[in-house]
Amino acid sequence: MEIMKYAIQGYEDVAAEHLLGIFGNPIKHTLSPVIHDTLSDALGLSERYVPFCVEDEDLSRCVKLAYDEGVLGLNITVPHKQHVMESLVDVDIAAKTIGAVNTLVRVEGGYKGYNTDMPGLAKALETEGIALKDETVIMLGAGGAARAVAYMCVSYGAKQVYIVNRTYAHAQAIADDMNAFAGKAVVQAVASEDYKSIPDGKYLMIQCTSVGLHEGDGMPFDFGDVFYAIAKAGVDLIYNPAQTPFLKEMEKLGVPAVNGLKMLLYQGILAYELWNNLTVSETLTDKVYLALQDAIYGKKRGDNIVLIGYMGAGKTTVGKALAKKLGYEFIDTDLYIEAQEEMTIPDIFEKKGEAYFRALETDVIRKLREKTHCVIATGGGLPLRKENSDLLKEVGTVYYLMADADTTYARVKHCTNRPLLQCDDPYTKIQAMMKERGPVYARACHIRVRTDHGTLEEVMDEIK
Ligand SMILES: Nc1ncnc2c1ncn2[C@@H]1O[C@H](COP(=O)(O)OP(=O)(O)O)[C@@H](O)[C@H]1O
Ligand SMILES: O=C(O)C1=C[C@@H](OP(=O)(O)O)[C@@H](O)[C@H](O)C1
Ligand SMILES: [Mg+2]
Repeated sequence: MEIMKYAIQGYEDVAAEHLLGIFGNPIKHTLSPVIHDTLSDALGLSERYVPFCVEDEDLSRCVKLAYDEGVLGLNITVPHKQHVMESLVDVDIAAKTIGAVNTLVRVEGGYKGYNTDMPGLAKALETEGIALKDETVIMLGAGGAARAVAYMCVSYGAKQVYIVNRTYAHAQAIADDMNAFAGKAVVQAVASEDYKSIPDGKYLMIQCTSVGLHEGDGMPFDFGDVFYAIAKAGVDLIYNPAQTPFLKEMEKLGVPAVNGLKMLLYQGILAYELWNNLTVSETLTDKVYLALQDAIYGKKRGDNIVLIGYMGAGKTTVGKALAKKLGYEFIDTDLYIEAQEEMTIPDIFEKKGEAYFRALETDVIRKLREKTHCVIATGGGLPLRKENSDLLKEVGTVYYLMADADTTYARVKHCTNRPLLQCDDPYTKIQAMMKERGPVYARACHIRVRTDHGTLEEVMDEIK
């Protein structure tokens, strides 16, 4: 294939039934192959993703070549996101308004352009519990990515958006386009020297400049602590380093601080869904996210499999079966504690109290750091202590087994070995505890897996 002449070093000999890829320049450091090859491997699709280094003058020729040679889908990155539109048979309305295309999908006669950066960021924010509807937003910077961010704010119903930029005209150009699209004045450009004109309030702050990418970088604008303290949450489009000075400032303020890795993740997932006309599950999305984190920041955990989740989720049952299947040692922290104390869990709760039991759990998990090739089922309350959940993430890959309240109740209603559910109305207690613990489990895990649909075998397949 002639298009392979543009493949970067290391990818020249890639072979698969279908090719995916990315056009950009420079393109050597792209992480997109991690996203898409992880997806193809997990789904059993014969597809490979290739970075192509394409110069400006070759862009339209390469788009045509890729189409003629059957390339299934492409991402487009810097510096081609605008110009590529000239080489397409159609452009999605959102991409047109943003003025940038990052995804090409095969249609009759050529490629159609989409922008998945924008919904990717929106999805990333949603998973972090950050809503845009009726929100007041301050965007820092008006470069390439800022157009997609402004469009996202407007189309998800933000009340007011300020774009602060050194060059006022760039912010103004984005504001004009977005207000025309919205049919009202939602977006306002602010020259950086006029930052004090932004009214007092609490804002979602989105950092769209490249300041923070390099060592020694400071804050995007030198406005002082008082300015940044008006943030109620901070989002940085940068993901490497994981924590920019801007995000450090947000952490210091104690507000949610989100880097750009989930945006990278979801723009990729959405592109892959468009190319293959399928829906990527929550579990697989989590696996891709973990693969990305490992690729960028390095893998820092043991090779154990750790199962967490609410009572009755199946930690003990799935854990035992999985260990057998993989030839791993099985450890259940409840059984471990019962053996060590020579007492049952209900007896420990009754005679020594819950606090005593929780301290034992922390001791156990510390010891487990030495282990390898183990499947570890935890007791349902073990990850609730932050210290424990941090330790678990070192011990191995942490899977959060999830089942809804009805399934859980059906599974545990006749059991007498869970002291916390020996009450008059266990169903209501289950609902209340799940609501409280759910977000803790979600934060404590790497990968979410449902156990209320499908067989034990299917649940195990999801895990490895
Ligand atoms: N995937 C599953 N499908 C059907 N039943 C399950 C499944 N996982 C667990 N169970 C049943 O639910 C009950 C509680 O499971 P258990 O493994 O003790 O949960 P946990 O250790 O998370 O509290 C057991 O009776 C078990 O047989
Ligand atoms: O959720 C909890 O706080 C508990 C869960 C139980 O383990 P399972 O989740 O395996 O039932 C056991 O550790 C103890 O009864 C407390
Ligand atoms: Mg158990």
